Amino acid sequence: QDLDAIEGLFKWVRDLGGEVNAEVKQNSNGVRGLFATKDIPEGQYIASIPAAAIMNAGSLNDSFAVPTLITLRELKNPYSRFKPYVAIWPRPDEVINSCNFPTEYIGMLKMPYWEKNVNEWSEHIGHLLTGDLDAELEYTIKSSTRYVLTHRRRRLLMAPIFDLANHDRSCTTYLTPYESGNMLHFVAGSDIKQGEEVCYSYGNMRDDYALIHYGFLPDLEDPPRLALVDHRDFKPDSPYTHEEAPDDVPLEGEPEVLRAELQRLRNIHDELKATPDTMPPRPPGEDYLYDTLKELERRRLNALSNEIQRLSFLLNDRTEL
Ligand SMILES: C[S@@+](CC[C@H](N)C(=O)[O-])C[C@H]1O[C@@H](n2cnc3c(N)ncnc32)[C@H](O)[C@@H]1O
Repeated sequence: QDLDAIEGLFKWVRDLGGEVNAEVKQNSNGVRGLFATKDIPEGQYIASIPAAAIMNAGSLNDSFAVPTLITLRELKNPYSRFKPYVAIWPRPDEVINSCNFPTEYIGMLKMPYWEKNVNEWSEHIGHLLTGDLDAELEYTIKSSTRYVLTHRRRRLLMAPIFDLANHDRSCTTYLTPYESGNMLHFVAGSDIKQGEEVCYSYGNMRDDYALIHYGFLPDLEDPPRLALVDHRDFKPDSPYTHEEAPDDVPLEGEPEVLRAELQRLRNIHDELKATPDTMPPRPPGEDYLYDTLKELERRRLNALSNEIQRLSFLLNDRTEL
């Protein structure tokens, strides 16, 4: 991810009347991110982004093709007035999500729900490119890695500077509504110290969701969290929202309820263990996506074992895994 073009972006935003109290560096995980250049007390602005620097990529009521084509147009047009912004976007091979997930890795997901999702995206994007998109097959874009959604006007916006903040689930920074006025303010939800990384919570994401939608695994949590697809409240047939995401409250209840959940988790665990890799092994550190998929599998198994043990203990059932 390019650091050289950042200076041009910051100058452009400031020339348009914006204010930025942050700089861009690589964080300790080697990921490009935003860092405070001064102490920013709670409620104060990390950045104020002028409307002229924000790309309106269309409405959620439009076809999914609209935001894709608008952003592509700005990316490809040598005269785009968004050039300084477009210059810092990741290159196609620098970010992975369901839209460009390489087909040879799909089987390594070992989760039929996400495999189907990725296959559908690939088909969808293919139809968009060849011009024979089936209007019945629409999707709402929730999966892009840089959009922010405004609620009242239902616009997909691309806001520079703000979109350099990396995800942290517990992060309290927030955006002002941007319903009136000329600025989108990015605000500290609690005191931020000079030099600290400025984060933003992309939502209550679990590992599998974060990988598919943003291409990374969030920081490991303790106790480990089940993958979204493994959670008892996951509903594959209804659209997912962060607001109604399965919660982290440990299951309690009558022994029959716990026993049924224990059996359900054991089945998933055993099936996952028995599912072979669909690719030959690769040495660690050589292939980001391969390593990340194997790490996701390890995390899934670990979270499943952890919950199986907790339930077994409650039921006084010490069957070893
Ligand atoms: C809105 S951008 C954030 C800025 C991005 N790092 C950049 O340099 O353009 C979202 C992308 O940043 C990366 N990212 C965000 N949060 C991350 C995290 N906690 N760990 C690793 N990568 C992260 C992922 O590639 C994700 O798709």
